[in-house]
Amino acid sequence: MPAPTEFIKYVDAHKDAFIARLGEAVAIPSVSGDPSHRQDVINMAGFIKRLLEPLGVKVELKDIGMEKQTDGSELPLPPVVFGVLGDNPNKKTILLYAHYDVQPALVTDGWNTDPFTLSPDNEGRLFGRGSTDDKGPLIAWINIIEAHVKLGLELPVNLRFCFEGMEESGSEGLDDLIIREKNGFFESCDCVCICDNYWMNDRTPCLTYGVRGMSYYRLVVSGPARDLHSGLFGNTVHEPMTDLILLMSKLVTPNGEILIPGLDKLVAPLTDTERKRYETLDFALTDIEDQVGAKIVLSDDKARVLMGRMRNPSLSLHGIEGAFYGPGAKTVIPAKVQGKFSIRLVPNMTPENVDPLVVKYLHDEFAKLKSKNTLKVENIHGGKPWMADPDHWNYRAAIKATEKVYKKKPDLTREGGSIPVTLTFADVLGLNVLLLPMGRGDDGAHSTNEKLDTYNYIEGTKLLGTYLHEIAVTN
Ligand SMILES: C[C@H](N)C(=O)N[C@@H](Cc1c[nH]cn1)C(=O)O
Ligand SMILES: [Zn+2]
Ligand SMILES: [Zn+2]
Repeated sequence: MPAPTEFIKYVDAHKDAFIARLGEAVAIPSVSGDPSHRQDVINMAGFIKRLLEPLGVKVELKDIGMEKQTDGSELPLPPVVFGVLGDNPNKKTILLYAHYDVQPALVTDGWNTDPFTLSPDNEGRLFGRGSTDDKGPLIAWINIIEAHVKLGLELPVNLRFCFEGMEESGSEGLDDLIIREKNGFFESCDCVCICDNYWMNDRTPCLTYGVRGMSYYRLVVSGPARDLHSGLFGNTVHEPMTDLILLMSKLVTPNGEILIPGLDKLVAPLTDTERKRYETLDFALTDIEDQVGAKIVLSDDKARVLMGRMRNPSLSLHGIEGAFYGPGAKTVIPAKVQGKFSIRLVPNMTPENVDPLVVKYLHDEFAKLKSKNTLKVENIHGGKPWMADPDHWNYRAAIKATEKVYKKKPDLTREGGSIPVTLTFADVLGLNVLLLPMGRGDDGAHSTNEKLDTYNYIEGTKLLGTYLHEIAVTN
């Protein structure tokens, strides 16, 4: 069943209003990883509720408890927005997931515009934190409902919305809620659609049937009771930063090879058929170069590069808390430093089988330093990898919708990023999960100058709406 022409026309006619609505969403700095923005994250949930209720969606803000901070204090977790639209037993029920929190962003990181003011340029790019990850897609679902309500068009499916506010910080509290509501809110759901990842390039739409998991670590080295003067105490005491830098340098080579023994043995073996799949995807090394803005790809072998993103683990060093990083030349020996790194997990890795290997390796390496400082290794948050069977009516409907809107067959991809809840939806609810992305590979999610192209926002809105119509008639 094609999406009614009136719907497509409505989306085109309301482009400016839809952009303005995305602008209102971007203006709420809902940074889940920054305690000082927690109220903004909570306000974002209220904003969504106020948009959904006038459209006839029954909304409940589900309290999921408190988050413990490193200093022992507690912060309220942002509520999960549950929404119900339609209860017709003759229609399929589609569960739509998106997240309303965003990564941190400061102008001083290198943004050309204020990250929390949606700023269009003359090429139709909409710059702003969360524009592509994941406020654009979330607002698109609301635009779709609005179009149907205003046009008096009946939706061909029942909908359940599950919008969370902690995805960028490990989705704390969400798994427990899903387990509790398995036979309640989620009972009638037939499949899941998540719009929270990206095409591989700027040309070819894709459907995604896998995400990597993640284990995020904090490596704490401490020694002196306070910060020290390097002139007085350099070459006199064991320096935490020196120990930490050495340990962090032992995790991964500049070629991306992970140095922790045993991790490679956990990775599911590669078959010839699988390797061939990477060779046929519409992807060129220049796509990566364009996305990162430099010619720094690890290999000339296209399949090797794609597998590095989609089916092999990666280890990235993110930062050092407690280190001197400001302008000037402060001659300090920091007393306590925390190195942050994460490992993207692939089948058959899990935080449970990876953690002991990481912890043992780091303690063994630390022992070799014969330092009198102390080391603590902590897993801050984690999630398992996930893969779905794309031979399912959920994917067939999305393929048909993509061909109708973009006049192109979508690529079938695996996502390098992580969306922890995918596996929970699949395992706990026993549902097929589809990732149907809106944005492009060069959107700069998590980066400075994150953007969503107006074209992707508008055509993506048509795609998601068309998918709802196709799914109603696809077996
Ligand atoms: C792919 C998704 N849009 C995303 O960005 N996920 C994050 C999830 C995360 C986990 N810890 C911190 N963030 C990601 O892949 O980094
Ligand atoms: Zn996201
Ligand atoms: Zn993200």
